Amino acid sequence: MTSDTSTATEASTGPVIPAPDGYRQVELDVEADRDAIRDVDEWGFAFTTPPEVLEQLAFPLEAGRTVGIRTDADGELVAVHGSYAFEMPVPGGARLPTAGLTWVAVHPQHRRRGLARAMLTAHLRRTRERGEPLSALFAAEEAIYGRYGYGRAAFAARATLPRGTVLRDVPGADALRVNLERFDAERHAAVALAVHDAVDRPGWITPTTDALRANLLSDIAQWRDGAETRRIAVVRDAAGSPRAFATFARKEHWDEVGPAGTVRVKLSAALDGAAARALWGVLVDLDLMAQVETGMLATDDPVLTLLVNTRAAKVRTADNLWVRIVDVAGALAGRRYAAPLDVVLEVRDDLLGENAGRWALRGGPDAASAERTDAAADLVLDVRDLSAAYLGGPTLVALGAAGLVQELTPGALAAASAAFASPLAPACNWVF
Ligand SMILES: CC(=O)SCCNC(=O)CCNC(=O)[C@H](O)C(C)(C)COP(=O)(O)OP(=O)(O)OC[C@H]1O[C@@H](n2cnc3c(N)ncnc32)[C@H](O)[C@@H]1OP(=O)(O)O
Repeated sequence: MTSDTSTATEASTGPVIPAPDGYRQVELDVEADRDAIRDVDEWGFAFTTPPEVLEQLAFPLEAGRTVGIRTDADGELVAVHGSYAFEMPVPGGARLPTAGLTWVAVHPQHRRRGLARAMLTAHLRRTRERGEPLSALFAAEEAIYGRYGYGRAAFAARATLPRGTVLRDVPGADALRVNLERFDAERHAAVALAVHDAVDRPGWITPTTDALRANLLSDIAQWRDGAETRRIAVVRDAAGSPRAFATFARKEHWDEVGPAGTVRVKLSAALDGAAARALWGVLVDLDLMAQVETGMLATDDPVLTLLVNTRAAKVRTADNLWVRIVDVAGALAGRRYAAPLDVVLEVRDDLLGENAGRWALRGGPDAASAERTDAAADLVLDVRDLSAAYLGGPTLVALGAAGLVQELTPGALAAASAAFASPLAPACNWVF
């Protein structure tokens, strides 16, 4: 079957990577193959982008990090994936090179023939060869990525805050100024992204490229769903330094008894509790609005902690970042540990054999090392579960209680679990 737009031209160059019989996997040319890549993406995700919307979007996939699968028969592109070159904050504050897996799509005509598996195998291999110890993604469906060693490493909350939601007082909040302005990328993008980037939280990826930044802050008229144009609230201290922001749009609505609008927050970040209190205090008190949809928040975001009445806030949680340790030694030595740690992990990894086997992990708050060892294992686990625990979200004790970590040395599980903990819950508040 040929896709609607007949984009079967073979622009891509690059090496051939293993693929199932009848197909070949190749590096794509993000310029010449662009229309074909978009076409497969639209087939995979069941949407059509009108040309006038397309004009407003930057193409974010990166040269040298975009791969697809073509049929041998006619060279039609039928599967794609990309990988963003991110730096992901990990416990202890370092930022480690992380391949952000994205745009994974297989044309429905070619699904369930192993194309995604071929692409994931290539992606993990190429990530390792580039020296990136981690990969991360947002999963379209949760059942897809565990088989490739990705673990559910973070959860995020979304809340619907009724108008007038009462937040606890925070010293210093009243002294901060909150400006409400029309969002203007020229004026506000740098401010917003500087605040976003200054947040110190595991998993808190900030978009690296101009294209990703532009798309994240874009305000596409056709996607507003009846809401106003984008606004921004910026919280500044007495010296004028930005401490928090939220991009948002109000959607007016009147029910039979009066105003019932909704404030939709798209992206927000705050550098301290006073700034968060000042920001959300304004957002929950906008005239004619009945509620605020918060967008994605870390599960321990200050606004949730400041709620006097959590029941009224209708908090929902869902999986957030999925993380895959691609290089056990690099990833484990690259983060810090909340408590002294000296443990031998036996790791199972079917896709990246270099990770499999026993690793002596020693570390603490200031240093860490991970080296191969012949010593007996204290804990046995799959790379998927080590990856789930990596950012300090799901605990090793919880994974052990579920039967996913085997404890061979009594006490080792609790000790490792305490050391892997993060003071702040991991989260990323935008989808890539
Ligand atoms: C990071 C991101 O980009 S998330 C976006 C993922 N993309 C989408 O959801 C778009 C729509 N879906 C698709 O394009 C495809 O169905 C994909 C990419 C999810 C899977 O592609 P396929 O080529 O069909 O997968 P493939 O044949 O390699 O299957 C690999 C395994 O995953 C399983 N699998 C594939 N898709 C799913 C799914 N949606 N739910 C559960 N299991 C799945 C297969 O059953 C198979 O299992 P097995 O290894 O036990 O045999």
